[in-house]
Amino acid sequence: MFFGGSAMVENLRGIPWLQAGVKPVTIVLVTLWGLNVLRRLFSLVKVARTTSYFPKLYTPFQPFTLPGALFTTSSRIAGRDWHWVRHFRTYSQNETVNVVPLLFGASALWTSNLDIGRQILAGPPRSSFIKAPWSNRAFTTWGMNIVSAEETTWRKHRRVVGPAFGPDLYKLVWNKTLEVYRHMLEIEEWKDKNVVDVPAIQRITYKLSFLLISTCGFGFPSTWLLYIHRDFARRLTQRKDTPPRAVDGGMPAQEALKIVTETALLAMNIPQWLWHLPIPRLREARVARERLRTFMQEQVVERKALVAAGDKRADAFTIMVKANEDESTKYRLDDQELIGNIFVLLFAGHETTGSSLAVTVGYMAIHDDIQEEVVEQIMSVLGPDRDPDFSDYPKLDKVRAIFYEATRMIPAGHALIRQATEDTVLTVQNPMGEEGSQTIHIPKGTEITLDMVGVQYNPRYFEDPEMYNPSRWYGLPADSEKISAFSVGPRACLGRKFATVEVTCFLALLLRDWQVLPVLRVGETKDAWGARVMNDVLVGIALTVPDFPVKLPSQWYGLPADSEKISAFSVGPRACLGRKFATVEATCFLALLLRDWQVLPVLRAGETKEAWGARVMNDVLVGIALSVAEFPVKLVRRRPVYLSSRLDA
Ligand code: HEM
Repeated sequence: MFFGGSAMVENLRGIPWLQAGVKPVTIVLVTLWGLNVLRRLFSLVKVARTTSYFPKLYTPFQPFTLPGALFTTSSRIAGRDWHWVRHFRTYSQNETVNVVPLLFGASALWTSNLDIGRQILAGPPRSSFIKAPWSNRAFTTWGMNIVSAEETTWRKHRRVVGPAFGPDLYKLVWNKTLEVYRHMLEIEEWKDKNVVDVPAIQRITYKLSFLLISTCGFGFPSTWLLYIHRDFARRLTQRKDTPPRAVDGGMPAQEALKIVTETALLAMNIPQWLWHLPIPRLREARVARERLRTFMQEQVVERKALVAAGDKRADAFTIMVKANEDESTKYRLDDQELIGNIFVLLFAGHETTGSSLAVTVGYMAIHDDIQEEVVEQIMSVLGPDRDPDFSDYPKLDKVRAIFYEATRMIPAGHALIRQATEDTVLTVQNPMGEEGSQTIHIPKGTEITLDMVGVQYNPRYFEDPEMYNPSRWYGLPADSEKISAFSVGPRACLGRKFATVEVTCFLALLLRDWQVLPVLRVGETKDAWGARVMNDVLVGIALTVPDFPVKLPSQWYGLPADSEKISAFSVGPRACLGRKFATVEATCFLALLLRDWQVLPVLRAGETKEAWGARVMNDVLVGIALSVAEFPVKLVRRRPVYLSSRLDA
C-alpha cells in the first residue's frame, strides 16, 4: 500500500501542471469542480431529454436557492421576485411550469392551479407531500411547532394550539386593537391634529401587529410606547408609561421580543459562529435571544402554576398551556415545544399582518370611491363616535373585503413549497375552458411550489384579476375558502381570523377618523402613484411593498358643510333643518373663544386629563337632548392677546 503510494507520487511528478509549480491542492479542487460541472451537464441533458407534461422554463438558478435569492428578476435571470415580476407571462399558456436551473438548484414545478394546491397542501396521510425540509428549517429555531411539524406530530401540536384560536382570543384581539389605537393617537400626537403626515404607514401597521401578537399571543402587557424608534425611546425614558427595566437591571423581556422579531431573518440565515463576532447589533441580538429564552422558560413554569390555580386569561399562550395540561401524556407537548409554538405565531403573524394592513391602506389611498363606500358602512354600523364592539365585527363585511382584496393583490404568504415523499400522481385539470383532467406521475423527491401570486391572478378563479375590486368579497362568510391567500385545507392559516379581526377593528377606527390620501410627487397622478408604489414588491418572509408615506386628513376636516357624512343631525329629507343655524352660531362663537382663550379642564387633586375626560364627558344626561352634566373649565388668555390688542387699537 505504502509502496504503491510512493509509485503514484512518482507518476504524478510527471504531470505538466505540477512541473509548472501549480499546487496539488489546486489541482484537486479544479478536478472536483470539473467533475461537478460534468455531473451537472449530464443531469441537465437528462432533464432536457426527458419528456415532461409541463413546459420547461430554463433559468440560471432556482429562484429561492442562495444564488437565486441574491438576484432580482431580469430578462435572463429568474430571481427571488420572479413570481411577482413575471406573473402575467409565466402561466399565460400553462398553469404549471417545470423550472429547470442551468447552474444551481434542482428542477421544480411551480403552479398557479389551486386544485393542484389542494392535493399537495393537505399533508400526510391525505397526500404524499410534506413541506420541503429546507424551507421549514428556519422556523424550528425555538422548538418544534405547528408550522413545521408533519403527520402525527402536527396533529399533536394542532390539538394544543388549535383551542387557543377561539372566541375569547378574538374578543381580546378586538379590544386590544381598540386600546392600542387610542394609545397610538396620543403617543403619536395625532389626537389634536387636522392633518397627519405619516412618513411610512408600515411603521404604524408593523407596530400594531407586533403589539397584538405580543399582548394577545404572549400575554405581555405591551403598550404603543414599547415599539418605537430607539432615539425617540431615549427621549421618552422619563415618561411614566415607559416599559420598566427588568428587576435584575437587564433587558426587559418585551424589548428582547422586539429585537428578536426585528432580527428574525438574520437569525434564520447566519451560522452559529457569526453570533459571537464583536458587532454591536449582533451582540444585542444574541443578548435578546438569551434573555427571551430564559424568560420564556420561566413563563412556562409560571403559566402552568396560574392555570392550575384557575387563571382565566385569554391570550394564546395561557390557553395553549391549559389545553396542554388537559391532554393525556401521549399528546402533551414538552416545554420546548410550547415555546416553539409561541414563537412561530410571532413569525407567522407579525410581518404578514403588518404588511397586508399597510397594503390595504395603500389601496385606500388610490381608490377614493371604495374608501367612501367603506366609510359609509363604518358610519352606519358604528356612528360617528361610539367605540366599536366585537359584536360589530360581522356587520363590517366591506372593511373585511378591502383587506381580503389586498391580500389577494399582494399575498403575504407568497410561495408554499412542498416535496413528494414517495412516487405519486397528481390530477391536473385541463386548460381553462376544457373539461376533464390528466393523471400525471410525480417521482419521489419532486418539489412543487404553489405560487400564491399565480393563484391570486389566475383568471380561472378571478374575473379581471388585475383590478383591485373588494366587491368580489362582499357578503361572503368570513371563513369562506374562496379567500385562498391564507391557504386552503387542513394546513390553512390558523391565524386568519386573528389577523382579520385585528385589521377590521383598526381600519374601522382609522377610516372613520381619517381620510387616506397618497403623498404624490410633483405632477404625479393617483394612478401613477399606485403603479409606482404598489407594484414595487419586495420578497422576504412575506411579500410586501417598500415603506410609503400617506397623508391622513381628519374625516371631518375639509368636508363640505352640508356633507351627509355628518349624520348626527340625521340624514335624508327629514334631516335637521337647523343644522346650519347651529353650526354658524357654534363656529362663530368657538372661533372667537378659541382665538382668545386656551380651554383647560379643572382637575381634581391627582386627576389626569384622561381621567377628567372619562369622568366628565361620560356623565351623560338624558333629557330632550343628550348632554353632559355641567362642568367647570378654566380659560387662560392666549398670547398674543388678539382681542385686547384689536380693541386697544
Ligand atoms: C395577513 C395575514 C396572514 C396571512 C396572509 C397568512 C398566510 C398564511 C399562509 C399562506 C399559510 C400556509 C403556509 C404553508 O402552508 O406553507 C399560513 C399558515 C399559518 N399561519 Fe398565517 N397568515 C397570516 C396571519 C397569521 C397570524 C396573525 C397568525 C397567528 C397569530 C398566523 C398563524 C399561522 C399558523 C400557525 C400557520 C400554520 C398552520 C398549520 O400548518 O397547521 N398567521 N398563514
